[in-house]
Amino acid sequence: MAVPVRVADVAPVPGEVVARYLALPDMTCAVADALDELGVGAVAADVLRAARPGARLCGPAVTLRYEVARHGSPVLADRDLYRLAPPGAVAVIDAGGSEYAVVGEISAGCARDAGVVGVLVEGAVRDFDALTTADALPVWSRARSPRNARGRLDAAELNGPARLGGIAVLPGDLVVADDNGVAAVPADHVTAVLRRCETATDTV
Ligand SMILES: O=C([O-])CC(=O)C(=O)O
Ligand SMILES: [Mg+2]
Repeated sequence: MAVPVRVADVAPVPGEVVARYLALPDMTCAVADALDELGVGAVAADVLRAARPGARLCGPAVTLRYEVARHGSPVLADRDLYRLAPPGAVAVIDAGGSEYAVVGEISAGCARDAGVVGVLVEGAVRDFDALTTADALPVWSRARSPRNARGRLDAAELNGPARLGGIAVLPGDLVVADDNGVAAVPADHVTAVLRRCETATDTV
């Protein structure tokens, strides 16, 4: 059965804007302060951890939400998600905190091949050795697990609302992540948040 797709298109964010976000010192802290000032967006503390500490990520979100399988033919849809992603997108996979790994070495490789710049998982990943190599695609997750999700989780929706580290992420939100945490900037506030970050006088 086809997985419902809520929003067909997530627009790419100009590379110059992404580069300016990534150049911010303590990026997610600066973004969190700007979101507070503007009263928009959402920030998650470090409940999601980077497989490779020191990794930094910025890009528009494409989303996939899983539910616990309730019928005989559940499907995984990480590859479908990557196919929906514009170049430079961040894949947000909401597995509801499940202990079953929804991303591993092969999935991360498919993401990279599709032009995805990083994967954030509300749940578990596996193949940790491969995910921690210096050239690996940046991946964040709540947990690690050797057990795969096949037959256990079922794709419920592509590019609908997702939960990530306790916050809501919408497709098209600009997602930033580093060792401090994760923040979601609404698409229509990407420029205003960046401007505030670059002109903030307080040290973060
Ligand atoms: O096979 C799976 O379900 C996940 C995995 O290990 C991979 O993507 O390499
Ligand atoms: Mg694997």
